[in-house]
Amino acid sequence: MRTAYSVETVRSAERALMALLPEGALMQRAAAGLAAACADLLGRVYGRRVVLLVGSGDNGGDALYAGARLARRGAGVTAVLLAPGRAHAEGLAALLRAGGRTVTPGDAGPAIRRADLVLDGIVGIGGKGGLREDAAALVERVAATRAAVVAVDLPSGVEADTGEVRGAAVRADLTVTFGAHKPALLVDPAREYAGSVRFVGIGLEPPADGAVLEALQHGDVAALLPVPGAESDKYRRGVVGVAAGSARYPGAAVLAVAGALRGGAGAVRYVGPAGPAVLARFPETLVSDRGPREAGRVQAWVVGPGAGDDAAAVTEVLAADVPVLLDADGLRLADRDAVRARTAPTLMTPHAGEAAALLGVAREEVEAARLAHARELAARYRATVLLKGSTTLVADPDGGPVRVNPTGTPWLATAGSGDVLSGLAGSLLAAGLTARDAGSVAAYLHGLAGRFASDGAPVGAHDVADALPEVWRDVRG
Ligand SMILES: NC(=O)C1=CN([C@@H]2O[C@H](COP(=O)(O)OP(=O)(O)OC[C@H]3O[C@@H](n4cnc5c(N)ncnc54)[C@H](O)[C@@H]3O)[C@@H](O)[C@H]2O)[C@@H](O)CC1
Ligand SMILES: [K+]
Repeated sequence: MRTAYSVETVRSAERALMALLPEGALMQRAAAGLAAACADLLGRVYGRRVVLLVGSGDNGGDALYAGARLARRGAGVTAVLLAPGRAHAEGLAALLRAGGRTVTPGDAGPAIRRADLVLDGIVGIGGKGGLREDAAALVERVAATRAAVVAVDLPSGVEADTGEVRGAAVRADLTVTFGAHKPALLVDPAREYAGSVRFVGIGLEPPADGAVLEALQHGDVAALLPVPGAESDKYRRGVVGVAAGSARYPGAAVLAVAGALRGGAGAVRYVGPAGPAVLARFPETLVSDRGPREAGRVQAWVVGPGAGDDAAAVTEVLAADVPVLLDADGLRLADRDAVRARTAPTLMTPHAGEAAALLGVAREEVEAARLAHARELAARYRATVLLKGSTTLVADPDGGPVRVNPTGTPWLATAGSGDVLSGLAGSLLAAGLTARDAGSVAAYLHGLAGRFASDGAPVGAHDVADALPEVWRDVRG
C-alpha cells in the first residue's frame, strides 16, 4: 500500500527524527537523493548546465545542497535566488564552495535559456497558495525552454494537503519527494504537475494509522480479490443484481452485466427492459421481467446505468437490506434521506459532473478540489463515494484514509466505461467486499483493463470488460 500524509504529520515525524540526528543530517539525506535523481535524469553530469530556483526556506536549502553535489561532479550550476538575503545560508555557502554561482531573478534569463536541467526549490511543504508573482514569472520562462524540470519535494505552487492548484505552479518532469508522499503527489490536478515521482527515504516514520490517502498496489488487490474455494457454489460466491438500461439505453445494461460477470460474483441477475439485449450477448445472465423487489435474492444491487427515469427501481433497490451501488441516473433519482437511512452499505459512483449536481456546485469546483468534494458527498449521503476521474477517489462517510486509484488512463474516458465499472464493483460487493474495498479494487482492475485493452490506441467499453480476466491473472501473478 502506498500512503500519503498531511503536512502536519510529516512535520511532526520530522521533528521526532531531527531530535535524534546531528543538525542538518536530514537535509543532507534529502539532497543526496535529489542529486542522485538529477544525475540519473541527466545521464552525464560533467559539463551540464543546471539552474536552481531557490526560495527562502528549507526547500531552497535542499536545492542548494544538491546543486553543490552536482557542481562537484562537474556541472555548471547557477542558483537564482528569489529572496537573496534569506536563502538557506549553509546551503548557499556549500554551493559557492563547490564553484556554483548566484544570480538575481532579473539576470537569470541567459542561464535559464541555456539550462539542461532546472531544479525547483522555490517552496515545498511550507508553501501557501499559488506562486507569488516574481516566482511565477520565473517559472513561465523555464516552461518556454527545453530544460528538464525536477521539483524538490513538491512542484512549487500546488497545495500539498489537497492536491489543489489555485494559481501558477511549476510543471515538473520529475518530482523527488522526501520521507513520505504528500496528497498532492497522488491527487489531480496537482499530481499532473508533479510528473513522475521518485521517493527518497530519509528515515521518517509517520504513524501507521496517520495516513490521509492510500493507493492500493498489486499485492493489496490480489489479497482482496474473491477467489472461489472447493466449497464454493454460485450462490455462496454471491449473486449481484443489475437494475440498469432502458429502451433508449439498452447498451448500458449489457455493459454493466459485462463488468459484473468479471467481478467475482457467482451469478448476475438482471432486471429491466433490456433483457433480450443482455441475453443475446450474455446467455448466462439470470433475467427477470419483474422489478427488483420480486426478482429473487441477491447479495448486492447495482442500480442506475442507463436507467432513464425509472425512479421506482431505484426506490425498491434502496429499500433492500443488501449493499447497493448507485450510479448514473440512479444518483439523480435517489432520495438523499432514503440513502442516509440505509443500514447496509451504499457505494455511489459519480463522475465530477454528477457529484457537482448532487452538491449544488459547479463541475469545475469539484475537479479543482476532488478530495474535499468526495469527502463532502460521502458525509452528506452517509455513503461511500467513488469519485471517478483521472485520479479516482474512494471516500468513506466516517472519515479514514481516502483511497486513490493509481491505474487510471485517459483512454478510459469513453462511453459506457462507467457502466462496466459499476457492474464490476457491484459484483465485488456481492462477493463480500466492503464498499471501500469493492470500489477501490474495481477502480484498480478497471484502470488496468483500460491500459491493457488500449495499449496506446482508442478502446470501447466492451474492450475494457473483455480485458478484465487478463487483468485478474496479472494481479494474482
Ligand atoms: N524539515 C525537515 O526536516 C526537512 C525538510 N526538508 C525540506 O524542507 C521543506 C520545508 O521547508 P520550510 O518549512 O522551510 O518551507 P518551504 O521551504 O517549503 O517554504 C517556506 C518559505 O517559502 C515562502 N513561501 C510560502 N508560500 C510561498 C509562495 N506561494 N510563493 C513563494 N514563496 C512562498 C515562505 O515565505 C517561506 O520562507 C520540505 O518541503 C523539504 O523540501 C528536507 O530537507 C528534508 C528534511
Ligand atoms: K519545490
